Amino acid sequence: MADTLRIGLAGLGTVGVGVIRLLETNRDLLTARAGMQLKVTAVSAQSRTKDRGVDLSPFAWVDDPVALATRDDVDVVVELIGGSDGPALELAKAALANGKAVITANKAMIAHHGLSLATSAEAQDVALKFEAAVAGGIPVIKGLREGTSANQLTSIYGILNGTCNYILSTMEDTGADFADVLAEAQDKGYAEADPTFDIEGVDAAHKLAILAAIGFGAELDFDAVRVTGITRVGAADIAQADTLGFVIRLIAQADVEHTPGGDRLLQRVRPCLVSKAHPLSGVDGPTNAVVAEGNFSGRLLFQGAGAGEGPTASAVVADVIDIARDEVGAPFSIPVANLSPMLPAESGERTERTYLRFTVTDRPGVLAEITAAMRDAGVSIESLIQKGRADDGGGDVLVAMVTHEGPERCVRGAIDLLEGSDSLTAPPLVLPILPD
Ligand SMILES: NC(=O)C1=CN([C@@H]2O[C@H](COP(=O)(O)OP(=O)(O)OC[C@H]3O[C@@H](n4cnc5c(N)ncnc54)[C@H](O)[C@@H]3O)[C@@H](O)[C@H]2O)C=CC1
Ligand SMILES: N[C@@H](CC=O)C(=O)O
Ligand code: NA
Repeated sequence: MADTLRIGLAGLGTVGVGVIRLLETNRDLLTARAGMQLKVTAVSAQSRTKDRGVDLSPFAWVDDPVALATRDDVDVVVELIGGSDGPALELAKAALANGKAVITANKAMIAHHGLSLATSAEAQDVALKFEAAVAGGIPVIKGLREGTSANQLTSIYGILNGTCNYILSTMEDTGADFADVLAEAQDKGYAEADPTFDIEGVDAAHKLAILAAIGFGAELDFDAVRVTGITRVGAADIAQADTLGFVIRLIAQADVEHTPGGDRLLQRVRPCLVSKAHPLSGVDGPTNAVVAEGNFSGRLLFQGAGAGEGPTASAVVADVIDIARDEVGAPFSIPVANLSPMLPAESGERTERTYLRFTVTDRPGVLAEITAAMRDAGVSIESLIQKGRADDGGGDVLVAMVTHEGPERCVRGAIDLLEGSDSLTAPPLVLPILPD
């Protein structure tokens, strides 16, 4: 057996630099645990001269990251560039085709191309590992692949985007503006290169699709994830939710419906009201948390840092150790050929409680119009708050309500009935309430 595992590292940003620091800081314990030295031999990034606070002189520099795939001094390629396509994908494909193991933190690439990359890895009998791609430092992929492998999972849900969680919980704690808190999250290295992926829920959707494939043995289907981001959640909603005993969190949820026509997969990402009594309500800052419900294990909660240099590097290097130990395994837990194709599930008949916020013109009859739409659509109102003038002083008022549990299609029906009403000065905000 070789005494060194040689790493070609592509991308020297937040995560890449974290990997170099971790390999240096924990060198002796890593050698003991991996059974060999873990050594970066070659690196690639956009700027060769940028000061990153780490010494790059021991490593060969490669301008084109794809060249790492064919170097004789590289056994494992670690891809930390990002982006679903482009150089990251080219590198991963070329490395697998050359029989080199690939480790990546790139959920966008895995969500879009995970099945074809895994097929190639399986054909070459090399590892494709992506623990850092989902929930950063939390070993949730390992947890689902190995820890819950004896169970039929009934549901997987949780908080999968550190940037959104940082924004929502900081707005809640400090009353700060959305844009200011997003800028802080970017400064701290949590956000994606394009932060709209975070705040529009796309990043959480990438991660959910990966977890659903592993947890349910389903063919990965990112396009079927229904996604709503957090950009329409305002300070007033956070305050209303607080008054009602809730916090607001971006929740990613997946489950499988067993129907006579075959299994169907429901995957969605939505801001939800979470009761202050629910374990996910206390998940603050860039922390992520994933709940998996197994038919024998019961409810499992995985929680920890979902983004940032150290935690993400920790997951990347754990994958490197697995490869050094020759723990290859199928990337999605079972071979790609055995994953089940599942059609997307419909949700209209599913029941939930819902928070609705209307921004309306301050004039008589408006409340009656809204409650009539609720009645006509069969939605039962549990509580209703009308709160003074809107923050912008524009003469609008906010009407917030919580419904009793009822079919989702009824709430959608009520919103449809109000479509085009000149009493509403903005589209209503509809947030489900996460069951306890
Ligand atoms: N930052 C975080 O907390 C987390 C990031 N990730 C994922 O890790 C990956 C890397 O993220 P970050 O380190 O935050 O990104 P970053 O933007 O800080 O770093 C990206 C690196 O890739 C390099 N790069 C870009 N284009 C290149 C090209 N054509 N050739 C060579 N190098 C190129 C850049 O020069 C930079 O060094 C992404 O896939 C991201 O989604 C995953 C979990 C957490
Ligand atoms: N942008 C992501 C980084 C980790 O995946 C996040 O905010 O969670
Ligand atoms: Na992880």
